[in-house]
Amino acid sequence: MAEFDSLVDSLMQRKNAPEASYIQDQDAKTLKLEQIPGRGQGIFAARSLSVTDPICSLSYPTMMAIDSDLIHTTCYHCLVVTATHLPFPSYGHASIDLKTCNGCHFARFCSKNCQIKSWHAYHKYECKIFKKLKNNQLPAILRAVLRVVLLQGRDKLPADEWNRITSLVSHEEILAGRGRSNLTEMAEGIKHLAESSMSIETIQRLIFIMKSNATELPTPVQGGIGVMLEPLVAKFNHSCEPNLSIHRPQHTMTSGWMDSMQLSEDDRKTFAQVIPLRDIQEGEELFNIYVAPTSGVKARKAKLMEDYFFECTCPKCTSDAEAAANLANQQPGLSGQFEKWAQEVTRHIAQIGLKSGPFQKAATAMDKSARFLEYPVLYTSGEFPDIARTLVLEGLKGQAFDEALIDALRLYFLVNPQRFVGRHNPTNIYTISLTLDIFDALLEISTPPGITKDKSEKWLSNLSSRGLSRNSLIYWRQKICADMKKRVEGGAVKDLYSLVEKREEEMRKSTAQNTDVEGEDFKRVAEGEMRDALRLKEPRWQIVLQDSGS
Ligand SMILES: C[S@@+](CC[C@H](N)C(=O)[O-])C[C@H]1O[C@@H](n2cnc3c(N)ncnc32)[C@H](O)[C@@H]1O
Repeated sequence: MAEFDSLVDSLMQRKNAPEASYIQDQDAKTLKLEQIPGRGQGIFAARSLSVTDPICSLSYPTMMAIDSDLIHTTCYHCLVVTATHLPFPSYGHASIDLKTCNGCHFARFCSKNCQIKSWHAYHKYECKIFKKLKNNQLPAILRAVLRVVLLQGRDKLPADEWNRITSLVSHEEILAGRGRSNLTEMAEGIKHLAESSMSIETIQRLIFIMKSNATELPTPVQGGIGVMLEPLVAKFNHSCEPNLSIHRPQHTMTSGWMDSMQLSEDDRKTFAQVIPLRDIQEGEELFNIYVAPTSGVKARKAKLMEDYFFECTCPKCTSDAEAAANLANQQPGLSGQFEKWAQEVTRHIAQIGLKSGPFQKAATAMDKSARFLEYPVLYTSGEFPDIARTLVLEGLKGQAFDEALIDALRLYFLVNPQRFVGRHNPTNIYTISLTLDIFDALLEISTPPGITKDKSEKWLSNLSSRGLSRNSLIYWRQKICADMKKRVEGGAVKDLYSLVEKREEEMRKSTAQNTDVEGEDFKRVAEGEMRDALRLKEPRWQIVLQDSGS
């Protein structure tokens, strides 16, 4: 029966399928799709592209889903984020009260309008399934597939959209060659839940397509909140040194933005933008990155082979592998020591949440990383960035803003300039924005709820025992804010400009303006204090200053 269904599906597809078109008419002068030996198809620049202008806009994706653990804090339709793991109000709209769907008790909406729109567009088909599943909801990737199966079964998916999705690379010859897998069971589960006449093979193929082409569902400020399959984005090949990034503009943080009368028609249609990370010449291929840019070359290669079935030969992989081999020759025992250190911190981190002690132990162990900081190959690979980021977030959750600041600065000065290519990379911009929030809480420029004067005084005194005085914090806050401004002014993420202006205004209004942090002598003191707080030796610090444009 399944075979028959499959045959019918494929005949239907062939009958209905004109050549899938991935580039919209309005982008035809900017982008072109070409075949590349050994890489399948890829997207190229049809004209030269400036780093200051978005490459193209993307509309709301059909195939997407919010991560299960973020469903409670995200509007199911407009994806406005109402609360985050970060204590800063600017990262979420804490004032928005999400209403739970009365049918499934799973989806939540910021407004009646979002609920009605979602209901008519797709939720009426999913709602009873989610209701049945109660506390056993499907993971995001399968919910995205379920939505497409439901829409296609009811003729609600435009033929060209179905065609674009199903013409994507699926690697089914490799995946299906592995025999009956849990993916087959998942496909059977979806068929059953959706009461669909679609064949198991087609549903399984949709899962393969999702696995080979989905990207993170981004938010404007805090990383991914789920998965999405955007057909144009799926056509970008991978490089560990990408020249583009997918950016969700700030306006998509507004509740109900797709209907908002306050926004222009273009903004209402723009869900995300593809932005260049540098100037791109006509004829250059456009590359996205499929793996965490912070992972080391070995881990990147392994993941690309495991999930995407290709051997990465990009220039970054070659130069990283060379640098790792050189370091291993010069300092044979170093990477072993580094791994031991990483395991120790990770062990403490894993226990955070159970008690408060492990955070302190993890933070103390993190300080021992100072001995590796002379060797960027070590600290920009693998665990270090993830450990530092976890400590920033755990520090904020546990109100240890002094620790959080030191780790945010490690990311800002050490990891990001090496790993997040392009001065205009949104990840750098968001790290800066988070770092400035921490500065502001410490300096009482704008404090998150629950932060009292005695707490900030205690953090300031902890920081000063590390060598960082209040005046130095003010100096660095000014410098980092100016850096953010340069990045925003000179790049395509222009919509954040008003946020930078707001920060400058807050700074002007705060006590900071009365503090004299100008002059060469002061600069020297502040730089020395930061070097000591991060425990860097002078030559490394000089490189850091150069890299961060100080
Ligand atoms: C998201 S798709 C990218 C578009 C794809 N090339 C196509 O023809 O539709 C991912 C697949 O493209 C291929 N690919 C992407 N980047 C590659 C690279 N740098 N080298 C070799 N193959 C690559 C791999 O087969 C990978 O699984």
